[in-house]
Amino acid sequence: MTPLLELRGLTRAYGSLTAVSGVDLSVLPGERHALIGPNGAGKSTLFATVAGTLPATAGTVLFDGADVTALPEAKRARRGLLRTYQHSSVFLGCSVLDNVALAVQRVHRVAHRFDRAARRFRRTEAEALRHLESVGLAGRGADPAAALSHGERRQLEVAMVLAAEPSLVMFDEPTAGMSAAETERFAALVERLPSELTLLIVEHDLDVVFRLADRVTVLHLGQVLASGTAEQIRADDAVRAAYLGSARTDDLFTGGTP
Ligand SMILES: Nc1ncnc2c1ncn2[C@@H]1O[C@H](COP(=O)(O)OP(=O)(O)OP(=O)(O)O)[C@@H](O)[C@H]1O
Repeated sequence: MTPLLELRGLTRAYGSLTAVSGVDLSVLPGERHALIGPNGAGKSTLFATVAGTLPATAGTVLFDGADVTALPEAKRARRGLLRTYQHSSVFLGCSVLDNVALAVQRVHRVAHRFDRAARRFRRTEAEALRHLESVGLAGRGADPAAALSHGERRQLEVAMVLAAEPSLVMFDEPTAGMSAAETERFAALVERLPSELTLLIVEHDLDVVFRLADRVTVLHLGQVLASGTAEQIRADDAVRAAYLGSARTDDLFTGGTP
């Protein structure tokens, strides 16, 4: 199967510091791929370089068979490669439904151009509602986005991303700052996403990683230390060693169970 995303020798330096160095990585269509590694490993830098938020210093990003290395983030997004941000991109002054409707409109600006205004409005609203339903916020459409809890805002962001009809969604630490209950709800939501949607997730919560990911890539000092299934990664001595020094080292790979 041809990978949807392929990185070849991807490198990103900040001056004399090479934060990401020669990374090769493939993500197949429909795969749920997690990117983990100790603090400072280069996850955020790699993530931003793949999304086009940061330009690469060297190497290639291939998306859906095309070289997108030179494309800015917005152009990659138009091709179906979308990222989320750790800091919410929700318009707090708008209703929950309007936030998703705006995201729908952005995509269908061209497709719905010749519709009458009323029909366009109905179609946009129906689509926005469908996305809200798929993230478990169907009943909250009329509420102001500001009334949502932190976890619900992240659910709303997913609806907004789905509205853009992506083929690859990159989640940047999606459960950061969430309570245990919010994390559980979010993980269940990700599990329910359409199976053809490809996901690349940077995540610190390894319980979430091992629950959601088909494959896990471990970064260490800007390079790929290991890549494989959750079981392979859990059993990898080099990966354990890379996490040494972390206070949670023992429970990192056991899901917290003794
Ligand atoms: N804007 C920047 N300018 C200079 N150095 C940077 C910049 N951003 C990150 N770095 C450095 O690049 C390296 C990789 O950082 P990065 O944030 O990508 O790692 P990370 O794995 O995401 O870490 P964390 O899990 O702590 O967020 C670190 O040494 C960091 O100090």
